[in-house]
Amino acid sequence: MATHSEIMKQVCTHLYGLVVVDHKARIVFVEENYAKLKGWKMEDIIGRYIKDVVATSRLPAVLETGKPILGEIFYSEGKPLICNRVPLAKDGVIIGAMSFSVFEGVDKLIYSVEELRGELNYYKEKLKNNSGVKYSLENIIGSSDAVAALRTIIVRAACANSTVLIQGETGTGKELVAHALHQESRRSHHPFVKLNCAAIPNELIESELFGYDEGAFTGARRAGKKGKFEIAEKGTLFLDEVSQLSLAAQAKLLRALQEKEIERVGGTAPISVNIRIVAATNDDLEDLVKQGTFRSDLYYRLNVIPIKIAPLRERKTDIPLLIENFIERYGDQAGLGKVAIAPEAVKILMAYEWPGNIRELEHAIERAVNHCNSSFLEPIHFQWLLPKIQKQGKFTAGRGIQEAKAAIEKEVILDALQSTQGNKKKAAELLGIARPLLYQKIRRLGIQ
Ligand SMILES: Nc1ncnc2c1ncn2[C@@H]1O[C@H](COP(=O)(O)OP(=O)(O)OP(=O)(O)O)[C@@H](O)[C@H]1O
Repeated sequence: MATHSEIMKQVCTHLYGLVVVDHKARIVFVEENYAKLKGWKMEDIIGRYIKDVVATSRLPAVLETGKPILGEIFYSEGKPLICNRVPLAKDGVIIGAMSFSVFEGVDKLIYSVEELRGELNYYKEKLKNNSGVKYSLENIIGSSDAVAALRTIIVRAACANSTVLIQGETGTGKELVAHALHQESRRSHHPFVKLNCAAIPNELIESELFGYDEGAFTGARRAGKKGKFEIAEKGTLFLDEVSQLSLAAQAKLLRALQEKEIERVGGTAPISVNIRIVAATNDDLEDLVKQGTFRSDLYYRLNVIPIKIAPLRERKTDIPLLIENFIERYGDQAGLGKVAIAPEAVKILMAYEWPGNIRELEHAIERAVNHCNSSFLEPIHFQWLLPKIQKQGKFTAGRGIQEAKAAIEKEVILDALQSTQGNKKKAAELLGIARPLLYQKIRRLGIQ
């Protein structure tokens, strides 16, 4: 007959890294082979607070909540293992906790999970390509409370069917949010259709939105053409830069939203539509309503679920994670492999106010990656930001928000025009806005 301790030894060969703590998270037991592997001497660790020995241990969390943490996958010496932590209770009182891992069978399990994950990604990608969706919730990077709240509101809004109005400065990720919203919604396997209202001349907007019937006007296609409302059937219609619609187009859009049906240009019968509208703007729509350039009834129709995205300068804690992400993306694209960044360079990026928000940060990283000859970004790669950082105090001090915003916007546009030698088409591309919108801003801001 085997003794109790011989049996327990055999048990431990199937459980890797058995560690037991008491109710104060002090170590009371560590499996012998595991201690040897870690180079721990029993007399040094028994009685010590677990976090002083294993800084990342989650046993204190298990003691605190009384809930197990199961099924986390780790790799030890290249081999996958599943780690479990469970509370130990006596008469309903937590008296300790233990953690242990299992190696056996994990390879097989991981293989199947990886296989399934691969398949899932393949179908997700396919769906994205077919439906016009480019981004999903995972593409929204950021660790700030503002981004966490944004993710929550996207998921909540995705469950509803009401119209969403996304407001935020240029480059804050409004389009990204619209895509994620569609992707999270029940409409995700139907089309996501985008219309940039600033990019379409006023006289064409009606036929773009509602389509036209045969012979509607000279040059019209013989068989007529579906508008975006019809193309987006059962899916989402994303109206970007919605503030740029003329008053006449606003009236038509309002009618379509109220009636849930459209009429093609030159058409005779109304066509009922089932779509969800997500609109976005970087203007203050309430302001435009006050100025009389945006219909208040349309504003209320659109603003059923408002989503406001904070500018990057108000959530600077997101910057390091965004940098990491963009470095990886552009490092890969440039064939540089793993690119790193010096902490002093990160400091420069944290000091700037980013009036062009995440798009501007992304371009800054892309530019730096393409200009660096090694795989290490240093302050020198962001030196061109220093005069801008010095200037930014001058722009904001003693001004109202609108005035400061206009000054910053003017500066960004002037920069874009300078770096494209005055080429407005290229400047608009660089700024990520439609050309007509750039012309409009140039006029409004009095840029020569
Ligand atoms: N939270 C984020 N995480 C990662 N990338 C982001 C995030 N927000 C924005 N981006 C990136 O920044 C760029 C600009 O985003 P997007 O086009 O969605 O902004 P926008 O607010 O719609 O801008 P605009 O008003 O000028 O059209 C895109 O390349 C997008 O992928």
